[in-house]
Amino acid sequence: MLLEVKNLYFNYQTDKPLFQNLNLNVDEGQIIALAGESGCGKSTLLSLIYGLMDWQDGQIIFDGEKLFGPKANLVPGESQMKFVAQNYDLMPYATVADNVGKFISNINLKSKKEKVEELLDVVGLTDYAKVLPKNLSGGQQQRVAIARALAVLPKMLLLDEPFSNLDFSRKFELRDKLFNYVKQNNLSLLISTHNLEEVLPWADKIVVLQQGRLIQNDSPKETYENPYNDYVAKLLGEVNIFSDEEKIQFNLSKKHYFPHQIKFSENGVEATVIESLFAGSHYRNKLRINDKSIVVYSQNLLSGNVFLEF
Ligand SMILES: Nc1ncnc2c1ncn2[C@@H]1O[C@H](COP(=O)(O)OP(=O)(O)OP(=O)(O)O)[C@@H](O)[C@H]1O
Repeated sequence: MLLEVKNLYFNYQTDKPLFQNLNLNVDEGQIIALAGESGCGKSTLLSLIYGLMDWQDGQIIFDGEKLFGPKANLVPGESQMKFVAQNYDLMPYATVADNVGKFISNINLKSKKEKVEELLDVVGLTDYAKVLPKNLSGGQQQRVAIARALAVLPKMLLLDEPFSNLDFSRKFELRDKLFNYVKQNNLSLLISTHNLEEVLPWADKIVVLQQGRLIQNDSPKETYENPYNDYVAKLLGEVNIFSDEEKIQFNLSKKHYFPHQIKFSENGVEATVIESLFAGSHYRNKLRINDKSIVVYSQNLLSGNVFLEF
């Protein structure tokens, strides 16, 4: 076990604890997605693990050693851990390449240069090596900070919403390269996100926080097949949620159906097509069954009435 968070208790305000008895384990080489909506406590948990704030009770154990937070550490942050927070904390008067190389030793300058080049490729910034951070977009600065954190091959990397400022095409490229780099180098990664679709293919475990409470800790497949509640289901993308009465009415085996999980059949439940819109890889259809509105994906444009199988 590389990281153990045991019975963690933390509050910003004395009357309202954010975390009570929070437990979390991360194994060596594991990628853990820390998911939840804005304000659930993701950034706070990462900051506590990195040692930027003191907690009131419980233990954080990293690599077999108990951590004590800033009250015991002169320089916050563990040397074997790197944290990329939402403020990227770059050196403003140093180039992108110098920022990325900040933590790499100068003993072998040739290997340092090669490492910086490799990391700039991982984050797609090869052409920006000589640029100053102030001339970069928010998303580009975020990528410099990620490359800098990877430079020293920490045992554990903490990333706070690392894709939040990236456009769609960049996101795909960076995700692929970043997760491959992490796996190849056997790093442990705790990555926060409010959109699980972004990390699902790579995560070993998904840990969901709701108002500071850890409500689910399962594999991506298990989480997708059995979301603990509506909140978890919604973090996984567009979803149809059925009440207990609707479950009985439509003879359903579960409460949550993602749009692609509802199939068309000759003799299922009858539904009326309200709209059918081209969405690239599929058509996104809004259908109505009695008073219930649902979303179902199809390969063809739909109209009139259809029959559904759940
Ligand atoms: N310095 C602070 N003082 C008091 N309350 C705070 C402070 N920082 C955060 N909080 C509160 O703690 C809760 C958790 O905040 P946190 O930033 O950890 O959430 P988050 O899940 O990371 O959200 P986001 O995705 O928006 O960054 C929120 O209710 C927030 O208002």
